[in-house]
Amino acid sequence: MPELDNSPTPSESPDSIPVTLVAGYLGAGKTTWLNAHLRDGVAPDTLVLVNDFGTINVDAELIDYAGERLLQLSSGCLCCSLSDELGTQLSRIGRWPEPPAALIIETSGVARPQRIADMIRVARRFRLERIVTLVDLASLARRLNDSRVGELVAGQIASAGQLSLNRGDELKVIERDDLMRRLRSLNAMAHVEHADSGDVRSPKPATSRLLTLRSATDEHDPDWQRFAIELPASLNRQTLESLLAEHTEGLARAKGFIQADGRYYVFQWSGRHVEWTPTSPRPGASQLVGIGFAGESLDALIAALKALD
Ligand SMILES: Nc1nc2c(ncn2[C@@H]2O[C@H](COP(=O)(O)OP(=O)(O)OP(=O)(O)O)[C@@H](O)[C@H]2O)c(=O)[nH]1
Repeated sequence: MPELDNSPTPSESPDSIPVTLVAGYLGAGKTTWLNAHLRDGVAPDTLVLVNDFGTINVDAELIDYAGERLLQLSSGCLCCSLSDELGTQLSRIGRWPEPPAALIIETSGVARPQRIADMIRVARRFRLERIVTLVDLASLARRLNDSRVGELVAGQIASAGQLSLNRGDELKVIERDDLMRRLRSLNAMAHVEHADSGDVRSPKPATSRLLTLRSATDEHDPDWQRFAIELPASLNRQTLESLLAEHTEGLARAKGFIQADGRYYVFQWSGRHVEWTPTSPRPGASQLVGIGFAGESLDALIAALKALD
């Protein structure tokens, strides 16, 4: 079991910039939660940093918080690759003549919040205020039982000072109760809120004790592979959905700005959930970005997507 460490960070000082980390597995609802949180109101001059897995940062475009107060981390985080860029960004932001009042970081769904928390602990001028981990209850059992990502998802949950749960309404009461027990066994201390896409409320300020974990003995990251593919404007929605449904084994998440059936959409695919949200026309070709597990199944999907015409 990892050790709990609640000691104050070395960089903590009264005027340090509080940081909120928004974590959770791919498609768990981080961007949706963040938008609701921003809509509810945050301190003026709050800076939002977004790290998405793809080469186009879909999340950054979907966040209702435009302008200079939104920064994208462009490395397309594959866990450790985030560290360098985040460290550089933090020291830059810390040197701004007018630093932000607060910082919110939306991590990518494959990130380990604890690694990012460790970076913040040693960054000058910043202090980690809380880690909010989003949990999609409807897919949680599958994720935890998946040998490729179970440990990653469990770690994201264990790191949280606050767990924001959604899609519980898709489960039977008995399933939900069982999941709540599993969550509590992973993290007995976190403040828990039940959110829903239509009713996501901002959490209470960090009343919960912030837990941090030390010692990452058995962390192992899956062999992630990302892709970005241009799709033809003649695309049919059903064609894309069927294609993805045939290759769920290797695919973890896909999303993009897509023209299909003569209209423009924000497309979201996260396992069993598919969403087409109409949007205004965008210049350029349709772009689908995805991430999955390197191997035959993902290769076959990528080949099939490239063959679409
Ligand atoms: N039913 C339901 N759907 C949700 C909820 N929150 C998010 N979704 C949907 O789940 C999908 C993924 O949501 P996002 O907020 O983009 O998830 P994310 O964690 O930011 O995804 P990545 O950054 O790509 O890992 C979208 O289709 C959302 O509309 C919720 O509370 N309830």
